Amino acid sequence: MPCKVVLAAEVASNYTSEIKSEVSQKDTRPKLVGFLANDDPYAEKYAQSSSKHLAEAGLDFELRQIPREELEAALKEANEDPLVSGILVYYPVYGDDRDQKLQDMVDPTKDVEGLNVVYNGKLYSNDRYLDDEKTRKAILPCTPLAVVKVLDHIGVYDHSLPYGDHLRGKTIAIVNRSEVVGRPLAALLANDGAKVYSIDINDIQIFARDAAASINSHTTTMTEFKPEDVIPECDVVITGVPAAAYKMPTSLLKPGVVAVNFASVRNFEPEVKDVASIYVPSVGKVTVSMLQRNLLRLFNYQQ
Ligand SMILES: NC(=O)C1=CN([C@@H]2O[C@H](COP(=O)(O)OP(=O)(O)OC[C@H]3O[C@@H](n4cnc5c(N)ncnc54)[C@H](O)[C@@H]3O)[C@@H](O)[C@H]2O)C=CC1
Ligand SMILES: Nc1nc(=O)c2c([nH]1)NC[C@@H]1CN(c3ccc(C(=O)N[C@@H](CCC(=O)O)C(=O)O)cc3)C=[N+]21
Repeated sequence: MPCKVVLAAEVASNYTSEIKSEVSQKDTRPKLVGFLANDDPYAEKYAQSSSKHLAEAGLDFELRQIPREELEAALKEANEDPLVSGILVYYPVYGDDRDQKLQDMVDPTKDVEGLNVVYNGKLYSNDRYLDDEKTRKAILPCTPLAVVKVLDHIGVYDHSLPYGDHLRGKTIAIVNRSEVVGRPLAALLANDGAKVYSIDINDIQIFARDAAASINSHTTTMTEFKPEDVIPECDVVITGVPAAAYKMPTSLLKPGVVAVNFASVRNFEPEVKDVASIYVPSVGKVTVSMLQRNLLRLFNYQQ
């Protein structure tokens, strides 16, 4: 069976007109401020891509490039500025637990990436709403959400199964466990019923819903597995390793696998197309769509 290459633009186009028409009905333009305090060229690319696509949708975007030592003060100011509807900090800034502190400094009402403790806590405990009446949805981080939308678009989610169980029976590997992408993504997919192997440079953990437990969210288990033990059984393999030298060995992949890469570099070898049924080489454009949706959602909550 030939491999189908699915481009992020195709998935993103599902959201473009919906976003544009919603924006066109607003009296004021929602404004996103992005804080770039690292020298990651890919973060800059993201900033440029966001700027272009937000403008096209009628949304305002301002990039503030500052030294990281000034970030805390700058975030306080933006939190209090009524003209700022949404705030985004490009990560990694320090690349250690100081980044978590920065995530929590963004006011939840302006946190377009849903990385502060309020939304993060809801994500991990599978609590999808902000209020008991379930009128306001919690904000999910843009890239994990983009990967979910990509998987849904290509048919990995089985909507004939009950809500919250759409990934039942699926085994998924995620090679990346960062706090902004890999770990929240593992939790989201496990909360939808998948068995997730969360692979990072140090170890492999299993994220899965525990059928016996009374809670409706997932549990996490440490293993001694190596990638070669688990990749061959995976229906979906998602990569996000920020190193050009890293390649997922094609020989480990199960024939017919769904391969999705969100890293700035290609983590799959070109031969992936000989084995995979579907290959998604990047998701960036869908991330930008989710950023726009989250900004609009926060703007609506603020009104
Ligand atoms: N397309 C998009 O929308 C987005 C893309 N990115 C890109 O994704 C990549 C990752 O970003 P972050 O998660 O923020 O980076 P990070 O540096 O915080 O995390 C990297 C992760 O990869 C793991 N890793 C590194 N080498 C590995 C190896 N040999 N085997 C297994 N795991 C390994 C690390 O343990 C860590 O969990 C970057 O290239 C970034 O630019 C990030 C966010 C959004
Ligand atoms: N807090 C935080 N959240 C992020 O989501 C985040 C981050 N920090 N740090 C940097 C990485 C990188 N990233 C990209 C997202 C989209 C494109 C993107 O739209 N790329 C397009 C266009 C590229 C182009 O045209 O040059 C594409 O892939 O086709 C790129 C890169 C998000 N990141």
